[in-house]
Amino acid sequence: MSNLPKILVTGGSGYIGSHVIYTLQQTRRYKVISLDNGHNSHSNALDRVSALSRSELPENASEQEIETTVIENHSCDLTRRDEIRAVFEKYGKGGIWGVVHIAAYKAVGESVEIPLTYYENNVAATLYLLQVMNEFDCTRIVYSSSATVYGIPPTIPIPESTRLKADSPYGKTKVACETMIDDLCHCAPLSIQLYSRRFRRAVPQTNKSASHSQTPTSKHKGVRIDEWASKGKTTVNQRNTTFNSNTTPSSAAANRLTAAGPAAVSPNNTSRPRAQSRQNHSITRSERGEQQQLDDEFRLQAYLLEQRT
Ligand SMILES: O=c1ccn([C@@H]2O[C@H](COP(=O)(O)OP(=O)(O)O[C@H]3O[C@H](CO)[C@@H](O)[C@H](O)[C@H]3O)[C@@H](O)[C@H]2O)c(=O)[nH]1
Repeated sequence: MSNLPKILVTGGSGYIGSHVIYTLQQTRRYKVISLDNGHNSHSNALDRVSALSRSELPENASEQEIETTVIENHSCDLTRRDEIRAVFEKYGKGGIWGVVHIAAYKAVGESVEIPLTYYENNVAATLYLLQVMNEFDCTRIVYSSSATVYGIPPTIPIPESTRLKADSPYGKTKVACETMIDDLCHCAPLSIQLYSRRFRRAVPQTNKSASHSQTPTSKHKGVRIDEWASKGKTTVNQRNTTFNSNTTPSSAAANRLTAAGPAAVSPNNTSRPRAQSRQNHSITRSERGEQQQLDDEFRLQAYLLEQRT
């Protein structure tokens, strides 16, 4: 096994996850482990990300640099603590350097219909993940939250100081997870390192879906992504970043994604959420410029995490 620090990305085959992995690979300093149950994605997205990263290596790339382009992919149900534990056991205590937790159910409308499923999948799963991280001395986490934690915000762009007032079960699961992780930071102020990001997606009006019912209208040219970071009780970094509408995750997604395959879950099954059309989150060379700003964000996060080690 390589000596590279290992970063586990949950929801690695999904839209944000595949971009995070690509960005991590561009640093050529990490070994990426993806954990995804395929609910809303195809694992071949990871193959494409790997291939792209490999194609960008210099001719004289070292073995270690080549190794950074290889993704270890695990299929895992995050609502099963034993399944999460099995993945961590493979790498041993301290074997996973940090976690980027992205996997979640994310359809606002659907969360109103089956709230308990959302609480189980988003909140219980996050609890189990944190418990297993604790068992294996893994203390770094980047949490993918959502701007739905603000409900209907009084102003846009949304200042980070805006009160949290989620009005959907989905948004409330994100508030619950942020709260849980924040409490953990307070109880172990010197050891837990956290970044939480509240993503807000922009999609064209014609492309609205239940999961994006909180997206800004087209008159909002900029999309604010508020981020806060804390080490224990201390907020160590606070920034606001405005992405213009050409560089938002969803506008890049609109170009990138091709619907592939049937929904993973039968619509008749009301206890499990419907997969949004399962998508191929492949990244192509021509799209790299579009996501540069997003990449820089994640690079900065990885850098900040390292500085605080
Ligand atoms: O229990 C689950 C649920 C989902 N997934 C996977 O997680 C990924 C989620 O990706 P996608 O559905 O493309 O969603 P993103 O747009 O990447 O959504 C992310 O971005 C949201 C903010 O917009 C966050 O709130 C969510 O946590 C996060 O899933 C997919 O690959 C799913 O297969 C799992 O592995 N396990």
